[in-house]
Amino acid sequence: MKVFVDGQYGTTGLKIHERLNQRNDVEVLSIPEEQKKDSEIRIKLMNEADIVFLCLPDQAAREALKLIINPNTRVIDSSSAFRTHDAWTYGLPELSALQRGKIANAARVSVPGCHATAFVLAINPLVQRGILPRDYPVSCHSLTGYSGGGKAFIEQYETGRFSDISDNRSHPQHYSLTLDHKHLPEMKKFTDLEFQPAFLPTVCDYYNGMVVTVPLATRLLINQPSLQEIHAALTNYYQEERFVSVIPLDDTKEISQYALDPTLSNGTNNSEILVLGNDEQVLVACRLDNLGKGSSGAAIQCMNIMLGLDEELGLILEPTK
Ligand SMILES: NC(=O)C1=CN([C@@H]2O[C@H](COP(=O)(O)OP(=O)(O)OC[C@H]3O[C@@H](n4cnc5c(N)ncnc54)[C@H](OP(=O)(O)O)[C@@H]3O)[C@@H](O)[C@H]2O)C=CC1
Ligand SMILES: CC(=O)N[C@@H](CCC(=O)OP(=O)(O)O)C(=O)O
Repeated sequence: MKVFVDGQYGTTGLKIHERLNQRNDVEVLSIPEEQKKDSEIRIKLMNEADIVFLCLPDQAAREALKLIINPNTRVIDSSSAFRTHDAWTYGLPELSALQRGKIANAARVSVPGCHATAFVLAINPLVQRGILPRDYPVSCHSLTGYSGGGKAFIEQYETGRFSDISDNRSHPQHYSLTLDHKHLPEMKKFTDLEFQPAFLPTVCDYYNGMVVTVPLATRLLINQPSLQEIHAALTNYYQEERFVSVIPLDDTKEISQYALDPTLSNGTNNSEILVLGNDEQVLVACRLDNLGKGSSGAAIQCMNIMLGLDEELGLILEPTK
């Protein structure tokens, strides 16, 4: 089984390589760094591979796709170019059993965005189980490390040039303040919500790790469920999943009194869902590693499913920082 990562020297590409290099069931085709944009070599490697990972900016991913002419080459794209495209399969197997089957048979799989992964995992079961009305005015917040912005953004952030104040990198900063973040279309489509959520991300001075939170007023939910009922519905939905766990309510008591650390899933492909708050206002939270389940981990998980392998293969890594 031959695999090629186009964009192997970028943030996501490097992580995918790191994960693939742990295993001996795939042959990883590599391109020298100085030739990473050489189309001739890329065409050769892409068409020789059984699986191509595209870890490129959106436009470069669209162009790379045109270079693949081998009908047997299957593609896993980590960009946001095709996530809501009908000809592509959304790479979130935990959406439903049907979705896992679609990924297994797909020739083109789009890896979900990191914020979108956490949001969809937290909210989709509540819509599917008839708890959250499809027309609910959902709002959502995300606290994220700065590696999610890719190489250029990481450099800007680490050199203090992210905003117009030069020495402010230790302060959390809201962004996407026009409220039109590029993950919104997939957040709406894969939760079956009628409207896009109001989504505000905040980037902080740490490398990786993310927690997405969605507050819900229980009096506006169908049949006014208690916090325990919401927790039970999520626990039941994910009971067979290896990479999504719903934290038992007893274990969230300390967090509720203190604080929610966004880095505790780092180095894993896990998503942890927490149900916090009280019977009137519930906060559904999802914590993941933006470099794990938010990108490279999800990409490898999809590859494993597409190849009919154990989903966990190559998915355990040491924390990054
Ligand atoms: N970082 C993250 O947490 C996540 C990223 N993603 C998505 O994954 C994709 C990759 O992101 P990320 O790894 O962060 O990005 P980076 O900017 O870190 O890496 C992209 C890599 O692709 C190279 N590249 C750019 N254009 C071309 C081209 N035309 N041909 C070949 N190589 C090219 C870049 O080289 P050079 O720098 O020299 O231009 C760089 O090495 C993006 O679409 C991003 O949105 C998705 C989820 C999370
Ligand atoms: C800190 C930061 O900027 N994070 C990125 C998340 C990147 C991601 O999930 O991936 P895609 O770019 O592939 O959608 C952002 O919010 O746009």
